[in-house]
Amino acid sequence: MDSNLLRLPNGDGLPVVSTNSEVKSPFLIGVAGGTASGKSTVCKKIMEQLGQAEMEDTQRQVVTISQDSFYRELSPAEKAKAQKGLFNFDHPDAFNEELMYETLQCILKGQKVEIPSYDYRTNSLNFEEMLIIYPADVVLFEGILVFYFPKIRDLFHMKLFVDTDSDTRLARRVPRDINERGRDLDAVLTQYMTFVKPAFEEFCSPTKKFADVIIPRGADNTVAIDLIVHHIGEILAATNNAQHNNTVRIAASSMKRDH
Ligand SMILES: Nc1ncnc2c1ncn2[C@@H]1O[C@H](COP(=O)(O)OP(=O)(O)O)[C@@H](O)[C@H]1O
Ligand SMILES: Nc1ccn([C@@H]2O[C@H](COP(=O)(O)O)[C@@H](O)[C@H]2O)c(=O)n1
Repeated sequence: MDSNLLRLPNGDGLPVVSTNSEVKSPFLIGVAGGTASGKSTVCKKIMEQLGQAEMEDTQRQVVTISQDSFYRELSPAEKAKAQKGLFNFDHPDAFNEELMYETLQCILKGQKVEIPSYDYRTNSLNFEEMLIIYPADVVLFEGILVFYFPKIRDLFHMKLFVDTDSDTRLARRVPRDINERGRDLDAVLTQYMTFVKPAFEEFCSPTKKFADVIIPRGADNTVAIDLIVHHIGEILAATNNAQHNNTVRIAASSMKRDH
């Protein structure tokens, strides 16, 4: 493990945080929206347009984190239900709210965190493939219920809601779940009608009112994405200027000391 990393004593999988003294408190952006609305695609486009996608992880000024890394671990009985498509992954109780909050707090303190990836085929967190989130200037946190929990909602500096109509979302979810998440058609449709659609209406859709910017049609909405990219670009420019001025000040004061 990286010598800069410190595992917090917790027993409940709190994030691994860095003790690095270089502090970078990021601008935190929440990206909510229904399943398959295009949250990940919008975040990917933003990263690409800002020239961040092709950069090394350690060099990125903008990073994206998925709420999926904060699904809570299931008991054996819940796992058995999940395998039959009978577990509700769209209910707020499916998430580890406390861990999500603690992790975002660490990120806002400019600390490096390690979070597990998520394996949809086994319905579980994958601690074998940890994602290292390096300190960045802008952090995008995307997921169906990122605006649901008030404590977490209050951490965001900007809130985006990806608003794609439900027919389009279902039409995208079905092939994605079959091709990428190892599901069969019957299971996808049953899960959608039993859990996904009702939970969207009860828990996700009402959080649209908290958004600062609503993005109709998701990633197809190039005008909205350009505006958001422009805004983030300004934040990055201001951060770069502040860092440059700080460096100049430190250099000037050390020159003074040397004379
Ligand atoms: N504008 C779009 N046009 C066509 N397909 C899209 C578009 N946006 C997303 N998709 C596809 O729909 C699926 C869900 O998109 P994704 O961005 O993963 O949604 P979310 O993160 O909201 O679940 C993916 O297979 C993705 O490639
Ligand atoms: N084991 C799981 C965990 C989650 N889901 C579904 O994923 C959806 C959220 O992810 P999106 O990329 O679509 O935003 C959510 O609607 C869950 O139903 C799952 O099927 N299995």
